[in-house]
Amino acid sequence: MNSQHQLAHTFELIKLERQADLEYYRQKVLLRSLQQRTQDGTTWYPVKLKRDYIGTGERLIIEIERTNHLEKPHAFQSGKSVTVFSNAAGKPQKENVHGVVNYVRDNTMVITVNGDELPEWIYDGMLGIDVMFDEMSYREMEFALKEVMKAEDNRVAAIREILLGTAESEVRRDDVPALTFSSILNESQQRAITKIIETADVAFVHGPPGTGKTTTLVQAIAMTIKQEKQVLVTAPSNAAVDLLADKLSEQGLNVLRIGHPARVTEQSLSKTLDARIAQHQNYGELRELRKRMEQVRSTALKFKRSFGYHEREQRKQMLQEAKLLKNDADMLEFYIINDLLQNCEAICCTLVGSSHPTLRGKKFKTAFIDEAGQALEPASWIPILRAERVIFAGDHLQLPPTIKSNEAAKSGLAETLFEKGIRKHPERAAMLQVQYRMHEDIMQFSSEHFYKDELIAHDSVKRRILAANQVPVEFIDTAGAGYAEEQDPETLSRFNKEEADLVIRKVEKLIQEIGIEEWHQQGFTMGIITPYRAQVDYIVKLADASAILEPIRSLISINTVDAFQGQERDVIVIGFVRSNDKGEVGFLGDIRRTNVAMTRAKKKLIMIGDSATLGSHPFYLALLDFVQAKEFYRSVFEETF
Ligand SMILES: Nc1ncnc2c1ncn2[C@@H]1O[C@H](COP(=O)(O)OP(=O)(O)OP(=O)(O)O)[C@@H](O)[C@H]1O
Repeated sequence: MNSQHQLAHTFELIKLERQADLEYYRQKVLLRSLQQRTQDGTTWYPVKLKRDYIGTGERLIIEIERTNHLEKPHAFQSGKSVTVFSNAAGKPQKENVHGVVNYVRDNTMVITVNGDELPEWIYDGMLGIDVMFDEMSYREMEFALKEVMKAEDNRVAAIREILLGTAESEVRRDDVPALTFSSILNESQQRAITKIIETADVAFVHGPPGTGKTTTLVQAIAMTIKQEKQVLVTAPSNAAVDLLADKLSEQGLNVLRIGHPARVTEQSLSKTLDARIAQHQNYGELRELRKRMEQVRSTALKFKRSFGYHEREQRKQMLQEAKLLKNDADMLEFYIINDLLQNCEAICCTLVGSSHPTLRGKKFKTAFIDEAGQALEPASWIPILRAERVIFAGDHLQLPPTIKSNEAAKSGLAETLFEKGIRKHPERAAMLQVQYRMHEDIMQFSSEHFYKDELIAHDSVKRRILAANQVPVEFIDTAGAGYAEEQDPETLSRFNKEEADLVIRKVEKLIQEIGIEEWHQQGFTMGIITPYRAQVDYIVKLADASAILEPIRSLISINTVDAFQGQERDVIVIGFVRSNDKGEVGFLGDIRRTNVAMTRAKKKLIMIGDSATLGSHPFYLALLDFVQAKEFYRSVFEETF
């Protein structure tokens, strides 16, 4: 398939994904009655308006309160798009107020409203709030794909042909200066930066777990800014963008965070466009203009119910004056934004955020895409449209992007542009090799299986163990013990009660071996990871009921692997759950998830599973061979509690 066919195919897949996402939304929200939605937590009803005020960047904020104190979980969280409606009789639906959730605490929700006016009905009560479908991301992704397809004789077309077509990557730019590196960078990190600086079009930084991908990227961005003055820095999630924005600021760089203030962390808020406008030297003037405009307009609106000729004329004039004042304010704001855009060094936003109207027409020499192994291809094209060169960083051997449509995932949407590019141009990729997290025995299997055995454990971690009486890796085999997986009939999620019991007993034993005092003092952290939601819930119940775990319960997190991506713990315990006589491993077959789970551990990794079931899959068979060869293997019958 040539590049055009591939893009047309991807276009169809993203349409499928949008449909699946919308269908999910329809089932969960649109097709349900108000009562059902309230029960399910996709609607808060009834709510009342507590107050409305102007927040950061002159945005209108409303604070609402839920009046029936439901303690059930709900779908509202910071960053979600929502709509406020009135259920009062005769209220036209079209007038709903849209906004984005800033935060939710107990029964209170704070929302930044789109637009600068509230309708009168909002003060009349009978209000409710619905979660909304995120149409904007799909629109931007589809738009970007079309632009990439249309591109001819320009940088976008060149990059398209390199990433999807048959074009070669130009090896080296001719204007590269001699590089001097920060002394903290190791050799493979320096090689990656050299590749980034040298490339004329694309480069890939492959960062396996704990290898300092962020550290490397931040240095590379700082060095690129020295040459190019300004760069675009993106990632698929707000959390990843905030992390990078913070690290770049720590390097003393002038960072501008483009994004809805409701969606960025408290720490990044001061770098947002809204906040930076408020810090600008001309902001006082802008504020004054807006205040006057507001005064004139609200006086004009007071005439609303008078119908005399004079009042009508006066009102018209005042509204005209308000309009002129608004024009002045908009012009001044435009000037301030341009000033900020021109003078900052790193513009940081999500992939979809790089389509923000303030960046319209703006071009960059280089765009960086971090966490590119989790970025949907159509979203990755959005920042590429603005750049001459693109640098991807990520690890395609950890978690892939989340996709709702199975069909789209299977037909290719699960493959990222990063993965496609790195396969086509391995010579443009640099893998970071030294990891600063895991004991070498914890690292070894992952390294052999996923990273061509090229990972090296840094001296500071390679022999680090929890305590003298502890080995770094254990595999406890439950085969033959009669454990059986079960399935929740409603959610279809799986669980295995006997295995959950064993996980808790093993954890209790470990804590007793170390000693609770010692554990506390060292503040050892632990993660219990299991692939199924139902098993997570069951283990949480057992852990909460354990008297032994009680004093250090706050140091133990229990969750599915997705919640641990990018994180690390001193101890990781994995319960594989699957135990059946058909040898079915289900979605444990996505071995990248297991790679992520295993590589979160710093000093100790305990795996618990049924070799009779797991062994039917080649990856787990290799894992069993490995633990046996290294004498990390033990049958559950040998365990004493
Ligand atoms: N050259 C280096 N020398 C010493 N320590 C380093 C070096 N590079 C990175 N580190 C350390 O390794 C740890 C991981 O670094 P960083 O957060 O940059 O990794 P990462 O690859 O982004 O992590 P992740 O696994 O979450 O992708 C940090 O504690 C960092 O200080």
